[in-house]
Amino acid sequence: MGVSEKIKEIEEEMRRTQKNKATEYHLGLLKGKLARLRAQLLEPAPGAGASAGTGFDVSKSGDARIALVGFPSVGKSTLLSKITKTKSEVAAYSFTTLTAIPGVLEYGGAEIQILDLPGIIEGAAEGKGRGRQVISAAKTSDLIMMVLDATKKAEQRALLERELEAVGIRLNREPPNIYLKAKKAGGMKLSFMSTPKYLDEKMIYNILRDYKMLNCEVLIRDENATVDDFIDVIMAPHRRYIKWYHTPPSLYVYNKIDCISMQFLDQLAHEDHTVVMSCELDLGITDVVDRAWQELNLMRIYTKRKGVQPDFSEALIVRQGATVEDVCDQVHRSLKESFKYALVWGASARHVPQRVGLGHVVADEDVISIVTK
Ligand SMILES: Nc1nc2c(ncn2[C@@H]2O[C@H](COP(=O)(O)OP(=O)(O)OP(=O)(O)O)[C@@H](O)[C@H]2O)c(=O)[nH]1
Ligand SMILES: [K+]
Ligand SMILES: [Mg+2]
Repeated sequence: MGVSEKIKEIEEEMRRTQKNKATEYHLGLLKGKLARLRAQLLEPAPGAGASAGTGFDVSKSGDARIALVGFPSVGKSTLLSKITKTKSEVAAYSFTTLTAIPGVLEYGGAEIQILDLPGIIEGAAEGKGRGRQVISAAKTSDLIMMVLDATKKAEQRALLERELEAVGIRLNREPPNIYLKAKKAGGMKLSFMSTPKYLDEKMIYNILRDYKMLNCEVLIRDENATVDDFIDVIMAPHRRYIKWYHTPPSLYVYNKIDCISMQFLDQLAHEDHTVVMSCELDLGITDVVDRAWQELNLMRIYTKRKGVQPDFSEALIVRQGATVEDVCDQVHRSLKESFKYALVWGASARHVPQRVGLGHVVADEDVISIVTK
């Protein structure tokens, strides 16, 4: 039996099983099995080479990558063509785009790669259409832009989320506070910080056994942890370090707001992690780009030589929370050895220019002049 059939069988069994206290263990175990099988779907088939299950063959470039993910004809290619110089084919029929089309968004000296992708359909996680490839490409990005059609039913968002969650992409959620460490011997040791509301020992032992983790240490720190959280931790790629799935943050982008009522527009615009736009009317595009930049958690720092205007067409890109020392490292590895002080203009400066040391935390669009010994 293939993986897809096994998944179907388990899903079928879960549907048949009534949810109650008596079936809780069984359902938990099934969920564990399901998660493991779904992860297998993303692995390339033996002998299939690099193409199956992996992303498209587009190399990463620039300071960050944003993937455009969504159902067909929501306007992904239209958006790419709007914000980059690349033209991706746009048409009123589904699956116009059949492969990944990269473009470059220039954003105040930063270069962001935008990846236009084929539309995904329900069942993408099981390998329908280009689903798996799209999802793999999305996982390699620094931000997933979930492009949605504002004229379609609200369900599309939940459907899209379900497809992504099914393959372990956790959308804007904190990792569960569960500690798990594989051991060589000693059996399964389980402890709780406080009595968990949705988990119990028997269920956890069953799931661990199913995953053949017979020797391990588990500490559940979060009383609200669910069986799904627990499975996520088991499935994390580097179990020993309990790394959360590397999941990029995501932003919901509703397009085609030219076709909806003001009332509905207002409702959409107030949802979390959401921006609205109309590519057709050129409405809200700048907001979308600004929000995406914020979600990337990056900052643009401009350097300035003494007596010369700063060059705003080229920025040093650092992570949110970066200090002057990180900025120095971006310029040259040995710069901080000859560092004397820096002058800062911009949001992080108390007065301009402020004279600061290596530990000063910079802000987006700061201008910095580094003075060396
Ligand atoms: N009314 C309206 N139509 C739009 C808007 N943006 C795009 N469209 C139309 O929507 C249709 C689909 O646009 P595409 O950009 O091809 O959509 P896509 O998501 O790339 O589609 P696939 O590649 O097939 O998945 C085209 O006919 C566009 O002209 C918008 O803001 N408002
Ligand atoms: K289309
Ligand atoms: Mg397209």
